[in-house]
Amino acid sequence: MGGNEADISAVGRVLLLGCGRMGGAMLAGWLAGGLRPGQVQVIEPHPSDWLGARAAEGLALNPGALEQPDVAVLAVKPQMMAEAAPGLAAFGGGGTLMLSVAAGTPIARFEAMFGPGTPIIRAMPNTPAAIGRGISAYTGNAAATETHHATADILLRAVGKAVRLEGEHQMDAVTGLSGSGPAYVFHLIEAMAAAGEAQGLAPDLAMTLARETVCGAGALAGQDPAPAAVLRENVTSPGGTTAAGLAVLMEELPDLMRRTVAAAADRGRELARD
Ligand SMILES: NC(=O)C1=CN([C@@H]2O[C@H](COP(=O)(O)OP(=O)(O)OC[C@H]3O[C@@H](n4cnc5c(N)ncnc54)[C@H](O)[C@@H]3O)[C@@H](O)[C@H]2O)C=CC1
Ligand SMILES: O=C(O)[C@@H]1CCC=N1
Repeated sequence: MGGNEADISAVGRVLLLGCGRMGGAMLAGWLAGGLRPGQVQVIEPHPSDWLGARAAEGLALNPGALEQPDVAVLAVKPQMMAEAAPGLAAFGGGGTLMLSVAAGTPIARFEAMFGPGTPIIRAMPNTPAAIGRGISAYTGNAAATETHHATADILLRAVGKAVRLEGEHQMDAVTGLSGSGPAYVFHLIEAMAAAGEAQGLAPDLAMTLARETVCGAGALAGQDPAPAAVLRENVTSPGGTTAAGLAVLMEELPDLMRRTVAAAADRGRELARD
């Protein structure tokens, strides 16, 4: 986990299928980390201006003929995967590592598309990858060697931290927790701002206070190795205001969060059956 020391250009030729929010965030991290534009092919039907500028620097954008990549990163929506991924079928069978970031698309589905001998790694990143602060979890099939796992690790760590899972059975829980998790935190900001407004603060002031509180607390949690419970206790004076607030929150939040993550994980399992 952590660290960006590895030479990313050593991963070889990379093909990115789908350069939207997640694919674009990863590509930006790879290029910033030292992957050369000339190493990258991108298939994207609606390229952004930013992607067009990278093409002017030597990246191959929607090339007429694809060259076999060392790694193909599959970053289209799960619902698009069955239509988009078979276009890479010629690269199945062993020479190309298939690295999917799609929620709810099982490794077995890629093995059916690309052949069982194809090295496939399934990963779940999250959107803080856009600022190099993502956390990704990944796991591979039997054909994925340690070298393939190391390649995936380098690409994922270019946009944050990465952890290797024990197996694919953990992936839906990961998706429900860290894949979808940033949205829960953004909603927390919204809910805190609304609560501040309910106490009479102007909307702009309430939003500034809520947003900076979440940013500051997140940064503190990232830098201070103390357990989250200790950081919480550091805010909580006996008989004080925080204790009064937490008495309400801690009554409701654990079960609410358990149901939230379970609903997201269940949706991942549903997508796997679609
Ligand atoms: N947004 C998030 O927070 C996360 C998303 N993911 C996964 O990343 C994948 C992409 O999600 P987003 O980037 O959010 O979606 P997005 O909609 O921003 O990006 C998908 C991109 O695929 C392109 N596309 C559509 N059809 C295509 C085709 N046939 N060939 C090539 N490209 C095609 C679209 O034009 C679009 O730019 C999904 O599978 C999702 O489950 C994983 C973790 C977090
Ligand atoms: O909402 C989704 O399905 C994707 C996967 C995790 C975050 N966004």
